[in-house]
Amino acid sequence: MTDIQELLLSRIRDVADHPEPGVVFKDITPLLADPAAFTALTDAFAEIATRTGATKVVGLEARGFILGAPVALRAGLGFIPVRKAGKLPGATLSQAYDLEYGSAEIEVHAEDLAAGDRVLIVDDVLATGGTAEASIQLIQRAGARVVGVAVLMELGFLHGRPRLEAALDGAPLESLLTV
Ligand SMILES: O=P(O)(O)OC[C@H]1O[C@H](OP(=O)(O)OP(=O)(O)O)[C@H](O)[C@@H]1O
Ligand SMILES: Nc1ncnc2[nH]cnc12
Repeated sequence: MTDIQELLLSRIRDVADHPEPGVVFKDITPLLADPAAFTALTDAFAEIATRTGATKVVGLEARGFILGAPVALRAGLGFIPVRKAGKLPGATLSQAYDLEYGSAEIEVHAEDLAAGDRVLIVDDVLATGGTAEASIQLIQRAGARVVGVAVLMELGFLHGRPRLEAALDGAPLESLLTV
């Protein structure tokens, strides 16, 4: 494990039985409170944005907003929010999905993405992959291309990576940490 991976891992707190029994919740608030760790994470994601030739960064509500916005600025790119249903005021595209604990629906402003856009999706945790898969579908339906998915932590035992393989169509899934 690299020094940066050790730093990031040390700032993620396991919370048993949240938000429901049996789930070990990966809490990133200690990482957000540590500027050295937050900067290291932002730099690592920004390098992925540059390497994949991304033209836009999409962040997934809510933790993907916190992580994705500084990545977009660091990489010199625009930031596009994918929000939970009912929050965006303009014309939207919607996608329903299941995640590790429950189900939800996400939306993007249709006008925010277009053919020719190369999107890096940023989020904190890849668990079952339901959220990431729905966001890939949403971005593709908006006419844009997903050039990568970047997550802080992948929960390997929930098999999100194989689930995303078809939707990614060769684009990389970059996880900084795998448990
Ligand atoms: O791979 P999956 O099983 O889909 O789970 C991963 C998603 O779950 C969490 O978001 P959540 O919907 O809890 O939203 P939040 O960031 O608003 O807490 C996390 O931030 C990912 O977006
Ligand atoms: N175990 C977990 N911890 C944090 N976020 C999650 N999203 C889905 N599963 C999660």
